[in-house]
Amino acid sequence: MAKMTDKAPRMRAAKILDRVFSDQAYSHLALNESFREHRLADVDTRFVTEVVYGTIKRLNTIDDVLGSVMKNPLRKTDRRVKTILRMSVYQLLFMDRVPERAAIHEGVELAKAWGRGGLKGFVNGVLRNVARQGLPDYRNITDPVKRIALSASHPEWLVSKWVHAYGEAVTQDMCEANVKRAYTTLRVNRLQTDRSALQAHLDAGGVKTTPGNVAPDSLIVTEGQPLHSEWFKKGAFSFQDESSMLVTYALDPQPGMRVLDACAAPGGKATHIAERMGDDGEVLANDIHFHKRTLITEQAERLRLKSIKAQTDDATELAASVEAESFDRVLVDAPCSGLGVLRAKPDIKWHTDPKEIETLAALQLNILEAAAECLKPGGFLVYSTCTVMPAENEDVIAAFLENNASFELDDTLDARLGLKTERGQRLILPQQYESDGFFIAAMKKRGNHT
Ligand SMILES: C[S@@+](CC[C@H](N)C(=O)[O-])C[C@H]1O[C@@H](n2cnc3c(N)ncnc32)[C@H](O)[C@@H]1O
Repeated sequence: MAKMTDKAPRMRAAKILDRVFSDQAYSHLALNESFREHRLADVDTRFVTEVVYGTIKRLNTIDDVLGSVMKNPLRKTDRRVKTILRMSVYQLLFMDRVPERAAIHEGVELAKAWGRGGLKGFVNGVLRNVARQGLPDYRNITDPVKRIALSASHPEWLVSKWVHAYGEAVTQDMCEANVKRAYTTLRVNRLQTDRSALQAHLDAGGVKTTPGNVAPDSLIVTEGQPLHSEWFKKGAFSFQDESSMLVTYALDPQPGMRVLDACAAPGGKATHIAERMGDDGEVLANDIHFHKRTLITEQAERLRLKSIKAQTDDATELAASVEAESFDRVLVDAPCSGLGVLRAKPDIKWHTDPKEIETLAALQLNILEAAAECLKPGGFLVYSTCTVMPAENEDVIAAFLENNASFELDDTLDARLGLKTERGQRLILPQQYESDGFFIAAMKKRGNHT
């Protein structure tokens, strides 16, 4: 058999995982970078993607299994060997299409090709033991936090917070949903086409889709890759998760309005807002990072939207650049811990420090208070995050309402979302519609629109 090269799919997966585990690289960025460097055949791209995401998603379970067959602790194992073992265990226990013999053999070959030939016997032995033992039955663990953390692979601190907030059954379902595959979802640009025309066009190019579960104008990709479609280049659709799309419906922008998007980059919601307004009015797309401004303007240009104006400012100090009470709608899609998007970005669950949540919550409240000043009386203020964490969601809204008597929760949100809400607030869990975990709150500023 030929020697494994640097470009071989398993070597690629190993190097990406090594960066994620040891340098805290983001998996989706490391994958994109690797594919940009050397393009792979579609089948190999799918394999590398599944091994990388799957190994990260199932890390707790994989490490537990390895711990049970190894004499020395996994943390003392050579860095490369540890990565090889983890990704091989993923293939052995979770990938039906990889035969047991292939997973073990390729793990050993990888050790030889990646400068760890001296440990090939060790790798072979550990993997054979894992294959013999199989996946443990975790159902007998009585502590629910430990049971969920091991069976559905999440850190204990996070499971513990979720069990406390939502109970055991909801947490179990949420963690199981988070280790499933994330589907790509498209948002139709209604200024250029409609959902059935886009679906037919993509279908003709071999990309299969089905209508989304909860957001109008959404399509879920079930087969193929629409990124290189001519219709994407000309702006007929964008990539966006369904939960994220719902935020614009909550905001309810109308043609001719002035809308402030306080934390706008890369522009997913700002462009949706402009589309819903028929590109008539003004969307001020603000973000703190100057380098992200081009992300917004590039999307606006691709979608042929003229009503979006990008601005760079710290949203906690908007009063310096924006006139008070001058916008009909204000959106705060706040920076957050991202714990609702673990299907697509699973490394977040291992890299998040629980202490960061408090810092984020303080920033979120500061941004919300400053952005609220820009809203006209009678206008809607929408706050959203892609996290499932009460401290960053319901608690921020409660603190805001306590300090700002001129705002009230908007209980007409149900009708705009087409979903049941808790008096103007809706938490979407990843197990409900196969979309991201998201929080959306809509508030109204008392007074009449002038
Ligand atoms: C959740 S993302 C926004 C996503 C965007 N709304 C979309 O739909 O594409 C949060 C954004 O907030 C920005 N941000 C963080 N701190 C900020 C601040 N103090 N002021 C303004 N923007 C901030 C980040 O750069 C990031 O782009």
